[in-house]
Amino acid sequence: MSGRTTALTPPADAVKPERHPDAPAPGEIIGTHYDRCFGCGDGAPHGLHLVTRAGEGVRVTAEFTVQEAHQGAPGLAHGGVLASALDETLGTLNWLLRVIAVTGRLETDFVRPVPVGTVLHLEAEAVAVADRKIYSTATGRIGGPDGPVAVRADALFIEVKVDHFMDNGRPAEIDAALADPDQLKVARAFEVNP
Ligand SMILES: CCCCC/C=C\C/C=C\C/C=C\C/C=C/CCCC(=O)SCCNC(=O)CCNC(=O)[C@H](O)C(C)(C)COP(=O)(O)OP(=O)(O)OC[C@H]1O[C@@H](n2cnc3c(N)ncnc32)[C@H](O)[C@@H]1OP(=O)(O)O
Repeated sequence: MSGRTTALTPPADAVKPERHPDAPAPGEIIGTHYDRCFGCGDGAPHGLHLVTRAGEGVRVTAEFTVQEAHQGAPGLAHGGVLASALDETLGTLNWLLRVIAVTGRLETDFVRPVPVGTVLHLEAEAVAVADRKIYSTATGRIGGPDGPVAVRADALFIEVKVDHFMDNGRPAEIDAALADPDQLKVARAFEVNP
């Protein structure tokens, strides 16, 4: 059973999200937006190292292999780690819209336990946009991309200006991110609705 809160039901005036013309082509890997991101960064030793690909429309797929550092119960993935994997996958959708947004609400159903060593096959789609609010949904399957659903989530992302990060982040990390020689990554981290 899944009892979604009304906050995750798009309002009547919501519209279908539109893929940005410059969004990565379907099948293309969407690289990390920040090296030290727990979800996708190469520089986060215990992170998820999620690899995400653009899909058709406003959809992405991602894979994440559960490591020993991700346990909650012995040999099983921690629920918060699985929620992080869903959050990261959902967050990447906003790059296809070319909108900077943060998670406002994330509702997660844990349907099956996920053992260490499992590859979680994630799929996410942005389903509606209303002003600054982006409604999206995701599933995580085990045993293959068509395997049984182990986790699923609905989310509400809120569009923000780049100032959100400038005003709230620690200066040391912001300066280091801005100095990244990979200018595409810097653009992804700090660009506002090009
Ligand atoms: C160092 C460099 C790195 C920087 C990276 C920068 C960018 C990244 C670029 C690309 C990203 C690519 C991939 C991303 C992958 C990552 C995924 C992870 C994403 C996260 O993990 S991100 C961290 C967790 N996240 C937060 O850290 C948010 C904390 N929070 C706030 O900062 C504020 O809370 C905020 C901004 C959310 C809203 O504040 P606000 O003042 O701007 O707006 P306001 O409150 O007016 O809300 C406007 C309308 O949204 C509704 N609304 C708001 N919140 C709601 C809620 N919770 N539930 C239901 N409805 C909600 C209101 O009801 C109103 O609705 P209405 O318009 O209908 O009245």
